[in-house]
Amino acid sequence: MYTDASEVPGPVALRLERVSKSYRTGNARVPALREVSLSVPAGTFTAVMGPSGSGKSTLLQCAAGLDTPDSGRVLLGSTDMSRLRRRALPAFRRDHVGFVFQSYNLLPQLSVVRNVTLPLLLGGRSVERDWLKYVLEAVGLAGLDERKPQELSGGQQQRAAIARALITRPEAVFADEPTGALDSAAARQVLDLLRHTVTDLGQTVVMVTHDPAAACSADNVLFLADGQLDGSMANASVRDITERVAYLGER
Ligand SMILES: Nc1ncnc2c1ncn2[C@@H]1O[C@H](COP(=O)(O)OP(=O)(O)OP(=O)(O)O)[C@@H](O)[C@H]1O
Repeated sequence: MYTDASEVPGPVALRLERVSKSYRTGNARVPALREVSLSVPAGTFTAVMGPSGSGKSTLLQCAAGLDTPDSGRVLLGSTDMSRLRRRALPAFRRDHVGFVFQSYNLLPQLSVVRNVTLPLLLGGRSVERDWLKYVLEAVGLAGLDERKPQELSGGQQQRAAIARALITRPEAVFADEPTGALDSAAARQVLDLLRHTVTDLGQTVVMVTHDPAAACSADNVLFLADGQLDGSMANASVRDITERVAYLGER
């Protein structure tokens, strides 16, 4: 794991610098992230693991600009998102960030192709036909593009959501438990697809998961415990990850 961007050999896609975030519940503040610093090299696949409540989703939301840290900086490519005005953030996110949710979040009234191209439409950008065709083929949905989401399996819906995340050629794709609602065969297809976007398209992917079998598709696994980073593993096996997760926060 790189905590300092100067250690990363190539371009850096994402940088968090001493990011802290807490939530107010009643009169108390619950710390969710505590001074987290990390750098994600461009064109790599990173998994984030940790016990329930360790801050994984908060980390992903802050990294993707869906939430704002209390302190610290988040840089996506060369843009310091913490310096963007609140009103500029949604447009920046739409054009530069891909997000994949556990529950797909496709619009039921729109066909696959309209769901996939929606971020371009909303951004006033034209659809590059060749790129759209390539993306739909890459996710295995060629020929199904006029179907509505409810006419697809869960795995197909998630692959449509991944196509939607890729269509803008974002700086990074963030995925929060993307295989959490899928059976193991569909989950494997989604993980292979994410791997393919990294290896063959040079995409940067950051994925939160509870599942060591999913995490081992990643190049690097980051471990969170109690809102802080607690080490990482590169090219780890399912067994290595499972053992590490069992002892999280105990070192
Ligand atoms: N909207 C919120 N209001 C209050 N507390 C919150 C809120 N969101 C998260 N928290 C708290 O912040 C901490 C981190 O939560 P977060 O959802 O990031 O953890 P997580 O590792 O993703 O958990 P899980 O694996 O269960 O999804 C937890 O203590 C959680 O209860």
